[in-house]
Amino acid sequence: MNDNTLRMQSRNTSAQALISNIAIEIENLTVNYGKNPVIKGLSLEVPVGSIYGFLGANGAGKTTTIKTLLGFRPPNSGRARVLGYDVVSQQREICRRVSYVSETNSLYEYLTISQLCHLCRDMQQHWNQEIVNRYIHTFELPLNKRVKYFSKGMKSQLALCLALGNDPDLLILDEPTTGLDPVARQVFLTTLVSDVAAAGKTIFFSSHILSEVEAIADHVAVLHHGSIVLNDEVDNLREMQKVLHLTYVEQPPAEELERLRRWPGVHLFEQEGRTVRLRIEGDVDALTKSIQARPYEPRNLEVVSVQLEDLLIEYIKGGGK
Ligand SMILES: Nc1ncnc2c1ncn2[C@@H]1O[C@H](COP(=O)(O)OP(=O)(O)OP(=O)(O)O)[C@@H](O)[C@H]1O
Repeated sequence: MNDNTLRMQSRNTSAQALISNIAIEIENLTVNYGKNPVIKGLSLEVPVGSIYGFLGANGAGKTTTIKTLLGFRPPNSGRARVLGYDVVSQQREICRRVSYVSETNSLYEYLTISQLCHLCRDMQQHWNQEIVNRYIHTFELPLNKRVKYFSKGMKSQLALCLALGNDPDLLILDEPTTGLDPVARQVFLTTLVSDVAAAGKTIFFSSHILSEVEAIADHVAVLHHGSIVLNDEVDNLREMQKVLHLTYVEQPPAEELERLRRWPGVHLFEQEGRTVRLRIEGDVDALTKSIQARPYEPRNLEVVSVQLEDLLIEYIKGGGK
């Protein structure tokens, strides 16, 4: 098979990804380190054009998943496709169309930015120096200083500039803003939203900084011990999860409390004396009507939206149970 045939095939495969509207497709993926399963039956679909936040506690398996998506770590079972390319058999194609920025960016430290750009231009088929120049200017990075003299934050900024120079269809970022000061972080995030996402590209990023996830992500998935425990559009999460605050005249009997605890969709039940707090997903109206029709009708019933950050913390620390 010659290079032209391969290019034709790869364009077709990538086009398939765009037609199916799925940038990343993971199906029942399992990845072990030795005998230790780290990713356990993970399934996930990342729509083309989304900004997808990938969350989880330390050691949950985020980096391992990302390494598998980039073809660096083979799955033990299941399969994954990135832009329509299989991560095992089509890693070369994935590397052409996907840019990756990690917390520990391995840049050629003894080179300057100008020298690095020369090197990238020679290596990358889709290199766009104009884009890189624009971002280097935005981040005010010095062109002629060796990278080894850059601060950690400057290296992250440079890694993003170089990643964007490849004009990728998909940007995969593994804790990209670690080490950035608040101003630099804001510039970084604004760049992602206003330039990269606005151009219809997909961004898949892991992060521990929930405020930044809330600020830019339109989808979010939470990984807990190698399995997905939450996966939804951010707007749905904001809409679907509510908290009911109930205040009774006197403490309801145990069977009434048990009934509330067991109501379908109740994720969290807290009771202290005459007050009950329920976090519920789904049909809040049905529950409130049912509560109001009970002989132990509360004196006060209040429905409030869950703070997204609180919800995410709950899933990150305990799988949402
Ligand atoms: N090379 C390796 N050999 C053996 N075990 C590993 C290796 N790399 C990671 N692990 C283990 O796999 C699990 C998942 O690690 P991973 O780095 O994917 O987690 P993570 O979610 O990215 O964590 P963090 O948020 O701390 O970066 C951890 O238990 C880790 O100890």
